[in-house]
Amino acid sequence: MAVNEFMHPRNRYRQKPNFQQLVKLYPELNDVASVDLTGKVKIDYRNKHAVHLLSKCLLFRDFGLKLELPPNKLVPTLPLRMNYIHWLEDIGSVACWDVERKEKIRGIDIGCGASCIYPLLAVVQSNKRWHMVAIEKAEDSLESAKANVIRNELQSCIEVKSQKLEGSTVLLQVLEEDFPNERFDFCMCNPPFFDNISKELKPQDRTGKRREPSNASTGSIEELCTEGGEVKFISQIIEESLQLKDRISVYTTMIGHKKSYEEILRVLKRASIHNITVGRFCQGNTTRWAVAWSFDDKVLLSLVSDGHDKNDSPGKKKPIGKPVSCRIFTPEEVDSIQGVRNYISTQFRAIEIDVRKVIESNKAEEIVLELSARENTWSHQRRKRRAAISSPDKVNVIQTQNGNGSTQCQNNNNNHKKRPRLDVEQNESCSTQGDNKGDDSYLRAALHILRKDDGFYVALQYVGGVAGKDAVNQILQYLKNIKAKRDKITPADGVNKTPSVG
Ligand SMILES: C[S@@+](CC[C@H](N)C(=O)[O-])C[C@H]1O[C@@H](n2cnc3c(N)ncnc32)[C@H](O)[C@@H]1O
Repeated sequence: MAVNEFMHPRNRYRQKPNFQQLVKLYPELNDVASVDLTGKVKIDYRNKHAVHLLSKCLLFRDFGLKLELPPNKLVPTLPLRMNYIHWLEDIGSVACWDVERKEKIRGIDIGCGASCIYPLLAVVQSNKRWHMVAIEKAEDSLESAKANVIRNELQSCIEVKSQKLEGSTVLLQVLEEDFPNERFDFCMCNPPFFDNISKELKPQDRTGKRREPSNASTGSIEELCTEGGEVKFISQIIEESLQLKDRISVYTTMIGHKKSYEEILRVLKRASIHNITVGRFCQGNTTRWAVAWSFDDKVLLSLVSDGHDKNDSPGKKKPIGKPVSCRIFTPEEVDSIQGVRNYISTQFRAIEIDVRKVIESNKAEEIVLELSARENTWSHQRRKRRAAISSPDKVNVIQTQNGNGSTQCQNNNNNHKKRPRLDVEQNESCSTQGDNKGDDSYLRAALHILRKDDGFYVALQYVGGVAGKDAVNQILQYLKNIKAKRDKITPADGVNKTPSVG
C-alpha cells in the first residue's frame, strides 16, 4: 500500500514532485525520465542513477544543498529523511527547544554516511539553530561527509568525527575523547539494518506475496550490515545511554524492521527505561519505525505528538487525548501556582495516584505534572468508603467501567497492600491503545496547571493506559467534587489564600 498520505503533515514530499517542472529546471534529469502514454513525465525509481540524480536535484531546489557521493554509497531519499527530521522537531517542542532558548540545539548523528544527510538537513531546516556532530566509522564515507559539509560551507555548524570503535562503543568513545563534559540535546541514528548479507539483505518473503521492491536499493554492504543487525547496534546505544544518562537529553533511533522495533521496546523495558515515545515513518511503499527515550525528568516524551490525527496512520499509533479543563481556583482563593500544585498533588496522593513534576515555566505560569495510576481509585469514592467501614477485613471487589466501556474487577481493599496489576494481555482495549508496549500502567495522563487572569486552570490530557481516555474526564470530575466539598466547609471569602492540603 502506498503510504505517502501518512507522511508527516509538514513533510513537503507528501505531494509527489512535478517531474515535468523538475526536468525543465534540471535538464540532466532528462536522461532518466520517461513520458508515459498520457504524456506524464515519470522517473524510474528502480534505476539507481535516477534515484541519485533526483535526490541531488531536490536537495538543491528545496534546501539549497549541494551533494556529491562516491559510487555505490547509500543514496539518501528525502521523504524518509524529512520524516525523521520533523519527528525530531516534534520532540523538540516537548523538550522546549523553542526560540526562547538562547543556546543552540546540539545533536549527534551516529553513522552519518557519505552524504552526511541528516546533519545537513537538520542545520538548514532549523535555520542553523541546530548544530550537529556527525560520527562515521567507514574511512571513505567520513572523507565524503566532510567534503559535503565543506561544499555547503557549514563547517561552523557540523563537526564530522571518526568512530574509532575501540572497545566497540558507539557514543562513549567520541563523547569521552572529543566532547568531555559537554551536553547534547539529542542523538539520532539510521543504523545498519542487516545482520548478514546472504540471509537478510532482502526482506524475507514468508507468504510469497511480497512485491518486487519499487525502489532501487543503494548502499554498500559495509553501510547496511553490522554484526548482530540493528537490534544489537541499538541495544549498544541503549546500554551506553544508561552510562551517559543526561549527557544527551533525548536518545533517538530509526529502526528498519518491525520485528526489531518490537524487540527494542522489550530491551528498553528490561532496562527500566519508561520515558519513551515511538514514531512511524511512512513514505512511498516503505514504513520505518523509530524510538526515543530520555532520562531527563523535564522531557515527558509521551506528550510528543506524531503530527497525525489520532488514528490516521496505517496500523496503530498512540492516541493522545484532547485535554479537558476547568478553572479550579479564583485568584481570591489562591495566590500562587505552587499552592495549586501542592493542593492537587496532595489530593492525588491521597488516592494513590503518582504525581511527578515534568515542566515548570520560568514565569511560574504553567506547571506540567505527569500522573500515573495503577487502578481506578477516583470513581465511587463514597461507595468505597462505606464498604470499607462496613467490612474492613474483607477484600472488596468493585466493578468499574474502564474508559473503553469494558468492565474490570478491582481489589479495592486499602489494607491489602499488594494491589492487583491489570494484565494488559487480557484486556482487549489495550491493543487499541497504541503500540507503546512498554506501557502497562492503568492510566497515564498529563496535568497542566495554568495561571490566567481570572484564576488557575487545570487541563488533563490522556497519555496512555488501559483506563482509556474517559478516565481523565472522571478525574477532572473527582477534582471538581472535592473542591466543591471543600468550598462548603471553607467558603471562598478571600481570606483563605493557601488551599488546605488535607
Ligand atoms: C544505513 S547507513 C546511514 C547513512 C546516513 N545516515 C543516511 O541516513 O543515509 C549507516 C551508517 O552507519 C555507519 N556505521 C556503522 N557502524 C558504525 C559505528 N559503530 N559508528 C559510527 N558509524 C557507524 C556506516 O558506515 C554507515 O555509513
